[in-house]
Amino acid sequence: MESLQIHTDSRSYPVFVGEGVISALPNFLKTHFPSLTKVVIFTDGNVGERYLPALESVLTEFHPYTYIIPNGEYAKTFDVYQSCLTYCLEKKLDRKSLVIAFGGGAVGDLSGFVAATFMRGIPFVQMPTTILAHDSAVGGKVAINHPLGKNMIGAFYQPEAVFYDLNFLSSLSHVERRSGFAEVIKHGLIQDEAFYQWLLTNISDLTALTFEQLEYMLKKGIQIKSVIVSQDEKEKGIRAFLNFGHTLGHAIEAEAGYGKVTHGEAVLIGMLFALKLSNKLFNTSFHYEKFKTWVEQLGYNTSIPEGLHPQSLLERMKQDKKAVDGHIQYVLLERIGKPVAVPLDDQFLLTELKQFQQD
Ligand SMILES: NC(=O)c1ccc[n+]([C@@H]2O[C@H](COP(=O)([O-])OP(=O)(O)OC[C@H]3O[C@@H](n4cnc5c(N)ncnc54)[C@H](O)[C@@H]3O)[C@@H](O)[C@H]2O)c1
Ligand SMILES: O=C(O)C(=O)C[C@@H](O)[C@H](O)[C@H](O)COP(=O)(O)O
Ligand SMILES: [Zn+2]
Repeated sequence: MESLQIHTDSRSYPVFVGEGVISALPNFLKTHFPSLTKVVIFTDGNVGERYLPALESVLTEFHPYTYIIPNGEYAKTFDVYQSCLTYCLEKKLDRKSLVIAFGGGAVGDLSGFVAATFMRGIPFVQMPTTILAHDSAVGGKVAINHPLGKNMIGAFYQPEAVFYDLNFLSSLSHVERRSGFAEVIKHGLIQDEAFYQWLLTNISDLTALTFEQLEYMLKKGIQIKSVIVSQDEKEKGIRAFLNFGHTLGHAIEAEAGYGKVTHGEAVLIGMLFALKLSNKLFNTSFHYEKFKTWVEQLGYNTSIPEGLHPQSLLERMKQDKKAVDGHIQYVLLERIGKPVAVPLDDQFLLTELKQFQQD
């Protein structure tokens, strides 16, 4: 079966993308894990009720255990993390056992962190089920949230493989389609102008994506991400570009309360703000208004949610993982496909945030 290959310093692995790729999982496990002892599937209620029978039926010979975690962002907590570890201990998993993350990015981030830390690390496989997870399942960032900041407790821990079966994506709600598509836009903006223009021209209704469009954009996003991650697995430099839109996006998620605004929708607002700053600081030729009109047509909210205050958002942004000694590093675009990370002054950001809120 055809696959994309991800190469990082710590591991290289295949990403299988397409309809029905789930059927290749048993052979993969038998070939790569001949001494496999136990398999545990972590999934959430939304995914489990729809697709767990399909996954369990291809894995019957492995007699998998299944543990259901809360839906969405509510999974990325210390309590749920601990309960997963307890489950692994109760089921007597050992170092030759394997974790399967079956769901969206929240399931993947949590399960990957469980795998990274259980007995100091056991293998795991990503089985993404959202558009967004073309991003989260690749690259090895795994984490849970802390009340003081998004993804603050985590690791870089690569999966053994990614099985991205696009059959699972048909049940995604409109809001989840929007959330995922924001990261697709991000990949175009930071790395590939032609791809961005293709999106702008061809995508006007996220509920009417053809299978071909979906497959094309997800593979393209994964390829863009893999080029960056292969050069900078642990975010010493250029990987920060994948964080475009996230400094404000994460601040919005945390300030609103995790799970209240989806990750992608918060990042989309963050990208709008970053694009506005980019135009101001680099005098770029980026058509901001055209972009804003397009994303509004796609159904995105383009302003900071009501009740969130610039000063509180600024304090959150100062906690960003890219910040150095409390100084915010912002990912901006000199032009489409040419990102740059620049230190920005707190007062400047506060003024711009206030202005952005009034636009
Ligand atoms: N590790 C990374 O590199 C990375 C990259 C991007 C985002 N993330 C993280 O990913 C998370 C967001 O990802 P997400 O939106 O995929 O996560 P999610 O797991 O929260 O899924 C979103 C919602 O869709 C539901 N769902 C999932 N698959 C479905 C399906 N096929 N049909 C119907 N409903 C389905 C889920 O139950 C959930 O309610 C955030 O926590 C974000 O921080 C991580
Ligand atoms: O893979 C990366 O690197 C990214 O930044 C991808 C982001 O889309 C993703 O949301 C990531 O989890 C953010 O990372 P963080 O280090 O800012 O928590
Ligand atoms: Zn993201």
